[in-house]
Order: sequence, then C-alpha cells, then structure tokens
Amino acid sequence: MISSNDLRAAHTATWDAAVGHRFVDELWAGTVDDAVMARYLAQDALFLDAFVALLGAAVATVDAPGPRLVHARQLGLVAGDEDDYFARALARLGVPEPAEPLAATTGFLALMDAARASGDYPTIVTVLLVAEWLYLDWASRDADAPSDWLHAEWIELHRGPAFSAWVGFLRDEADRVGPDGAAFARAVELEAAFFDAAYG
Ligand SMILES: Cc1ncc(CO)c(N)n1
Repeated sequence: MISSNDLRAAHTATWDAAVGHRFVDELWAGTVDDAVMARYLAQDALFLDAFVALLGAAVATVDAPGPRLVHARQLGLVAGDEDDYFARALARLGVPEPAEPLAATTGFLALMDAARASGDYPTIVTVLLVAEWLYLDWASRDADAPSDWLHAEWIELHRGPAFSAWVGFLRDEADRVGPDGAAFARAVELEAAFFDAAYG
C-alpha cells in the first residue's frame, strides 16, 4: 500500500509550486493586493462550503468512534472560528457573496463532491489530507507574521500545535486505510491552480 509520504514525494514539484506560490510569499510579507485577497477569499468561501460537507462525509463514513469525534471537532472549528474570519474578511474587502466559481474552484468542488458522493472513506480522507497538509506546509514558514489581521489570521488558522495535530491525524488515517493516489494527485494540482486563479 502506498503511503501519504510516498504520494507527497511523487508530487513534489507541484506541491512545492503551491507552497512557494507568489500568493503565499505576499501573504507572509503582508503585501497581497486587496483585489487578489478578495478574489481568493471569495473563491475559498465556495471551497469551504464543499469542504464542510466533505468533513461531514468523513464523520459519517469513518469506521471507528475515536476518529469520528476528531473529524467532528474539526468540523466545528471550520464552522466556527474559520467562518468568523471569512465573515470579517469578506465584509472588510466588500466582497459580494457568493462569487461565480472560477475553473480551479469548479475542479475542487467536483473533486470534493465526487469524494463525498462515493461514500468511500479512504478517498474522502485523502482529499482532506492534501487540503490541510499543503496549507500547514505553507503556513509553517519560520518568519515574522504580517501585521494586518487579514493576512496574519489566515496564516494562524493553518499553523500551530492544534492544526499540526489535525494534519498528523489525517496522515495517520490515510495511512491506516490506504490513501487514494488519483485523488491525491488531483488535489495537489488544484491547490496550485487555486493560488494561480487569485491573480486572474
Ligand atoms: C483551496 C484551499 N485548500 C485548502 C484549504 C485549507 O483547508 C483552503 N481553505 N482552501
């Protein structure tokens, strides 16, 4: 059975392109243009709705009570703290909701909806893993946080001990049940395309 580490290694080029994307550099520097941040967050609001549904599918399909509670707790965080960031960020940027999905978003929604509809926990957990692991990776740079909350909180939501533990859990789960290689590859591609799309 292939491991999550092997899959990440197999997709290093695309993975690193996403983690080292111009958007991430500018986010850390606090220099992301408001129009770029607005386009990105408007698309990510669409992403997050499907992501919440996918977390719900993980809650529903996982084969054991312990992991079910871990997924359920994270679902609560995304529906709480993260949604609160979105409400404040989108209001400040004057983003009218909902946006029309761009191609990368449509691709991601299709991947997440297919995983959810499959009811196949290994596929579901693989898509969750890529989304969260890749975000932990770019958010874990050893650098000073930007001063503006709009940028700093987006980093804070994806780093730190609790978020690292969540990603560690997803890796263990994927390796326990066997990650889906095709879903992994597609998700990494879409992450890179998603950052590209913020620049129009
Ligand atoms: C596109 C994208 N990927 C991953 C995350 C983190 O789950 C996010 N918020 N948006």
